[in-house]
Amino acid sequence: MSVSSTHSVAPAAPAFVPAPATPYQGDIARYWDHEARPVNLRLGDVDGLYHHHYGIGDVDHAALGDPEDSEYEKKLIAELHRLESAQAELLLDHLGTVRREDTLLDAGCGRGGSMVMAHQRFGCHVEGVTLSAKQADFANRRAGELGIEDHVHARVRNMLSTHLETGQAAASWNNESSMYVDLHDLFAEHARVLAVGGRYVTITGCWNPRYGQPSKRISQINAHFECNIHSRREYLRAMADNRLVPQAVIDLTPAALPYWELRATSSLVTGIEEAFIQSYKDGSFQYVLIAADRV
Ligand SMILES: C[S@@+](CC[C@H](N)C(=O)[O-])C[C@H]1O[C@@H](n2cnc3c(N)ncnc32)[C@H](O)[C@@H]1O
Ligand SMILES: CC(C)=CCC/C(C)=C/COP(=O)(O)OP(=O)(O)O
Ligand SMILES: [Mg+2]
Repeated sequence: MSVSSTHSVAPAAPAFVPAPATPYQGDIARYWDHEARPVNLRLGDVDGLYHHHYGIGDVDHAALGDPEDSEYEKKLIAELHRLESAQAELLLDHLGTVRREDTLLDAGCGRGGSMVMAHQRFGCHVEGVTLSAKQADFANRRAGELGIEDHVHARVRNMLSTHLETGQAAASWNNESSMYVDLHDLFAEHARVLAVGGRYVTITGCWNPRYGQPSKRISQINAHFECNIHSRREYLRAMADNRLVPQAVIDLTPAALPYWELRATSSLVTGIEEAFIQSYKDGSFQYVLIAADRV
């Protein structure tokens, strides 16, 4: 499906755009305002859930069928999208009990795919923040098209200083968005907005302290996305300093590889595939889920 021309509702008013807190945040806002990679838009078009994160799980080769088949590329796109949605489902699995009346925070919400999934699963309110006005408009337009704009809303806000009231969120998350900020500042804000007993979840790529220091491929990924990948140790330390107590730490690296290996064979490659595949294989980079209790 396409979101461009089939609106059944009037487009939402453009989001209010506050000045970026730092020049770097201005760079990141511009980056995402201009992002339109087919690997993201064509996958999102499969069912209207637009993600900016990667996939987990085994490839369903039976569903893909014969690479010589004229429908193969379409099936490959659907399969990559299925794996990306499986990643978001796993994140939601770790949010704990969420009631319809609860409010959740998606910190760095992108085009809003995870927010829609959270609302569809729990019936709750979801507030998203992104630096990009284009992304916030996109997410709000999608929510309008789905008729869930009273429950799912994105704003142009800094995730280090959100509009949520202290203790307002029953749960909050970062889905591949924590590599753009200082982790102590980030977890201080999550600890502020989360109710005591609330749950925080992140899925992220991090460098592995067992490797020593960030590898060359991690530097490539940082340069590619203008981000700053943290170490696994930094995550755990910054959580401990901010009343976030890990309840689960899951190494998703083996589950992430099939997605990358399939993507590397597609026409939608962006050039970063080998850096992910090789750094996952050499042990310098890990894909992890961390779920923590706000105590
Ligand atoms: C890789 S995308 C992930 C999007 C989304 N979580 C998903 O899974 O589809 C990174 C997101 O982080 C957001 N971001 C980065 N730094 C931010 C900040 N300081 N405040 C708010 N959003 C931020 C970007 O605007 C972008 O939406
Ligand atoms: C795990 C790490 C280090 C993630 C960095 C953040 C990031 C850019 C995620 C994917 O976004 P995307 O879906 O827009 O990227 P792509 O175009 O490569 O699919
Ligand atoms: Mg993508």
